[in-house]
Amino acid sequence: MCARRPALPWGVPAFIVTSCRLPSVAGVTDQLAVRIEGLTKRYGSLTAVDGIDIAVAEGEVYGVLGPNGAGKTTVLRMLFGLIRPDAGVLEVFGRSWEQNGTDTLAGVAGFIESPKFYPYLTGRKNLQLLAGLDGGAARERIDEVLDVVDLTGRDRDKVGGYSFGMRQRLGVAASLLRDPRLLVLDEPANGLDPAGIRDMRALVHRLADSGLTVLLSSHDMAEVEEICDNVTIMKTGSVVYHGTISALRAQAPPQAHLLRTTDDAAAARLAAGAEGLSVATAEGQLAVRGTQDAIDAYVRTLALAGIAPRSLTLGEAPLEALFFMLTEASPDSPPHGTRTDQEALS
Ligand SMILES: Nc1ncnc2c1ncn2[C@@H]1O[C@H](COP(=O)(O)OP(=O)(O)OP(=O)(O)O)[C@@H](O)[C@H]1O
Repeated sequence: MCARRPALPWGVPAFIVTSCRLPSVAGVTDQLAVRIEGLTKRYGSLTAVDGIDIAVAEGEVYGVLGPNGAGKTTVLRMLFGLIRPDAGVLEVFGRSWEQNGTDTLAGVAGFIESPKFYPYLTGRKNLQLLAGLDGGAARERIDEVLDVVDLTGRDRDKVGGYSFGMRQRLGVAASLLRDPRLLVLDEPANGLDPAGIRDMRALVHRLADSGLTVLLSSHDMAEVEEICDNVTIMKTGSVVYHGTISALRAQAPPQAHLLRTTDDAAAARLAAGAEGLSVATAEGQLAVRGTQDAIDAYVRTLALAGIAPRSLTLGEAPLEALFFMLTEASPDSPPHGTRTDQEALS
């Protein structure tokens, strides 16, 4: 029987959750890896998670995206059984905490926030300790998981000398010891430098290619765009978008060029009526959107009118701009929990 390991003082086992392969049962593979419906968690008067739905299919990489405080970690904590929902359905491979207790997490591994290891032991020794706690075949998988996370050459170095990114990857290795079907990662690239981010994204790609289902949280649209198939975007506990990345991309506004001139007010007036062009004032500069031909023509018009461009730079990537539109607080926003995908995107 699979059981969640008791929390130990040094941290890791509180985060890494047991996994043992369920015997294959006809129909199991048709099930969702994760089914969440109407999931709600309140802390006093604060609704941290407000009746959200998420469906993660087996084999996909699913992102839960949102700014700080959106409720992402709270969702993952409920999945791991670290906190109880106030309402809603939460099933993992068709099992629930109410019906199945700790067996709910059979086949699931991952960590919340950052994994912790004995810094004065090598990466390999830390994995050996964890494998020893697990028993079974975990010990035989150490070389394989070190290879998957690209730590083979550093496995005999002390973890205290590892970069933050290497410790994150060792956390993934520790999760993989249990040969999971679902890997759950809470902001795995958070705090990593650009090389660490690149390595972590490449690792998630490799894991997905091997058929593992991955559910990860992130506050980085670019990360989710690069590695996820589907995404749920959360804002203050509610879902403001869920669907495929490609559908989201189709809704994104065209990328803006940010323009400063010697006379922005006159430049904005000159744009009025120009075909294929929209110009809006944004944070002390002009956000110019349109086809390349329209923008070229506009810049020529400015010059003929005696207005000199002082700078012309590319604005946020389209999906990033859409993410901010969906998740940034606005005084006119309806109370959270009342905004639908369509309303949010229209
Ligand atoms: N134990 C708790 N007691 C009270 N409020 C909490 C508790 N845990 C979380 N919250 C609140 O619930 C909301 C959602 O928090 P959560 O940590 O899930 O957000 P998040 O999207 O993971 O953000 P971050 O990226 O900053 O971790 C926040 O307003 C947070 O302050």
